[in-house]
Order: sequence, then C-alpha cells, then structure tokens
Amino acid sequence: MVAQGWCSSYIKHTRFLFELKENDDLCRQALTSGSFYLFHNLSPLVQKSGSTYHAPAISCSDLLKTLSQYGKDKSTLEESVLLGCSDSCTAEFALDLGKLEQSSLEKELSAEFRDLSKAIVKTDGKNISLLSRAQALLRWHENNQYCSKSGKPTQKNVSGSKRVCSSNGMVYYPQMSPVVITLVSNGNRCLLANQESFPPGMYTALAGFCEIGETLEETVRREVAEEVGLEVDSLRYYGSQHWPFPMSSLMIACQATVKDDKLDINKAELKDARWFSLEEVIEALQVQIMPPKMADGTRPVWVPPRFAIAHYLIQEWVQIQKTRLEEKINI
Ligand SMILES: NC(=O)C1=CN([C@@H]2O[C@H](COP(=O)(O)OP(=O)(O)OC[C@H]3O[C@@H](n4cnc5c(N)ncnc54)[C@H](O)[C@@H]3O)[C@@H](O)[C@H]2O)C=CC1
Ligand SMILES: [Mg+2]
Repeated sequence: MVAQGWCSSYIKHTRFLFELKENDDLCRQALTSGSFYLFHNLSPLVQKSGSTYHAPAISCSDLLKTLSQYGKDKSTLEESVLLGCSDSCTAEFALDLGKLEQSSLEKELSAEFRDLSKAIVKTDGKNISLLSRAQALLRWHENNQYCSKSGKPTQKNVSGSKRVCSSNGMVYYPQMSPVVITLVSNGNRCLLANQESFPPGMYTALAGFCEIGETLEETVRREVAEEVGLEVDSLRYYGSQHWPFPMSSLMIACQATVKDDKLDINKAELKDARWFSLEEVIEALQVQIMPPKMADGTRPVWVPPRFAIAHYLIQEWVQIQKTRLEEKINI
C-alpha cells in the first residue's frame, strides 16, 4: 500500500504509478484525491494567459461540484485515465466530458476546449507532452470499446492502462505506431521535403511508418529509398518523441548520410524535396510558422516549430555544421 505524500524521487514516483496502473482499488482511491485534465470530444480544456495556453489541473472536489450540476456523481470519475503524478504524488488523470454541453461547461470552468493540433503551437512544453499523452490515451479507449475477436464490449481497468474483453478475457493495451524521421545529409547540405498535406511552405525531414518485422535501420533505408531514391550510407539515432497526430505515433529521429545526392522524388509521397545549404536552413529556422506570402506570391520556406522533434533534429544538424566550419577555420 502506498501512502500519499511520501515519495519525492523519480523512482518513487515510478513505483507509485506502477501500483496505481494495476491495482484497481488503489487507483479508485487515488481518483478521489487526484487532479484532472479535462477534454471535450478529445479537445483539451485550456486557459489563455497572455499569448500562451495553459491546461488547468482541476481538483477532484471542484470536478465533483461541476459534475453535480449535470446530474453526474463520482462514478463518472472512473471514466478517467491515469496520466502520471505530481511532485507531491497527487495522481493526475484525464477525463473526456464530451457527453456534456460544451459551451455551458466552458462557462462553468472559465476556460475553453480547443483543438489540440491548433492549441499545441501556443502551449508550454510540459503541458504539450501531458496533453498529447492524454489525448492519445483517451482516443485509444474511445476506439477500442469492442473486442476485435468476439465483437463483445471491452472493459477499461480503473487506471486505463488496458481493456479486457468481457467474453474471452483478451487483454488490449494502448498502442502507438513507430515512425522514423530522418534528416538526410550529403555532407554540406541537408534534405528537406514538402508533402501535399503540409501547411504551405513547410519543409521537414523525411518521415515514414515502420512496417511489421522491420528494424529501425531497415525502415530508414526503405523510406529514404522510397521517397527520394537515395541509398543511406550511415545512420545515427538522435532522439524520440510521442506524437499524437493523427493517431498515436512514437517518432524516432535519426541523422543519416548519403554519398550520392541525385534525387528521384516519389511524387505519390512528396510534393517536393530539395537540398538546403547551412545558410538556407538557418534562415528557414528563423521564419515564423505559417508565414504570409511574399511579393512573388510564394511563401518563404519554414520548418516545424519547437514542439516537433523535427525542429531539434534540424537544429542539431546546423550545430554540427557550424562546429565543423569552426574546426576548419582553426586548422
Ligand atoms: N513530430 C515531427 O517532428 C513530425 C511528425 N511527422 C508525422 O510522421 C508521420 C508519418 O509521416 P508520413 O510521411 O505521413 O508517413 P509515410 O511516409 O509512411 O506515409 C504515410 C502512409 O503510410 C501508410 N501507413 C503505414 N502504416 C501506417 C500507420 N500505422 N498509420 C498510418 N499510416 C500508415 C499509409 O498508407 C499512409 O498514407 C505523420 O503522421 C506525421 O504527422 C512528420 C514530420 C515531422
Ligand atoms: Mg513519408
């Protein structure tokens, strides 16, 4: 049994959450003293402060007061999913109130439900990962209410770490799809691509879903060959990020090099792909997102903003190029 308030270190937090995930009674108890991030049909509740959004954590007592206005009681809390815990080990949950009327809820809570893909640009870093995780988990539960084998309903455990089929006991765990995102470099220049579905003028590193049975390295080699007709020569892991759009993905970012740089663009996948010099990439990193059209009717090239791992992957390439240049000058 874990008492509240005793844990402060990362390991203690992790063990606390581990118990909550699997122990329904303990998690039910944590619900009554937890804090809640609210959603409405997968749009998070946010409050504007200046030009940024902040997701308010609603206490259990405040939430129960709000729910009571709609004739709901504490049994509604069990529709929540566990997200994590605060430094003082208050369990944090996400709850979708999509069945209640949106505008009256917004008035009641003095905040708004905003589409995450739009709100994310203005949301602070810690809130972005929390809301991404919450939305992905809520969406997974919404989409997995029936067993794919028996067609019978599945039941969520209290924390939401799994669903179990009521007829055959099959256990379903929240899923995400691995995606590689690769910044290809030929030494002096890097390759950025644009897809039909991207906002106008946005260029980024090559991305692609892993296929069943592939290693990460195989996916990178296949995607680069498929999309731009190049053979990867070397590959280095950079970092990863959970990405909630359009479903839940684990973005695995890599730096790759190629020897040959003649592009053969797959037009079914990409609208355009180009080699960019260090100066051009530095310029693109400085362009605001969704820039207005220039005098000639085109838009300046821009890259994904700071909430996307692509941004940091591109920044790292710039840093490496700058260091190389400095080393050359110092020789
Ligand atoms: N966080 C970041 O920095 C960035 C994230 N991305 C994300 O990467 C993802 C993949 O990029 P794409 O070039 O679109 O991938 P892609 O090159 O693999 O093409 C997408 C196609 O792959 C197929 N596919 C295979 N497995 C799939 C699955 N599990 N889910 C959906 N489609 C699947 C579908 O036919 C789909 O049309 C996108 O969802 C995009 O949002 C893309 C660039 C930057
Ligand atoms: Mg792709």
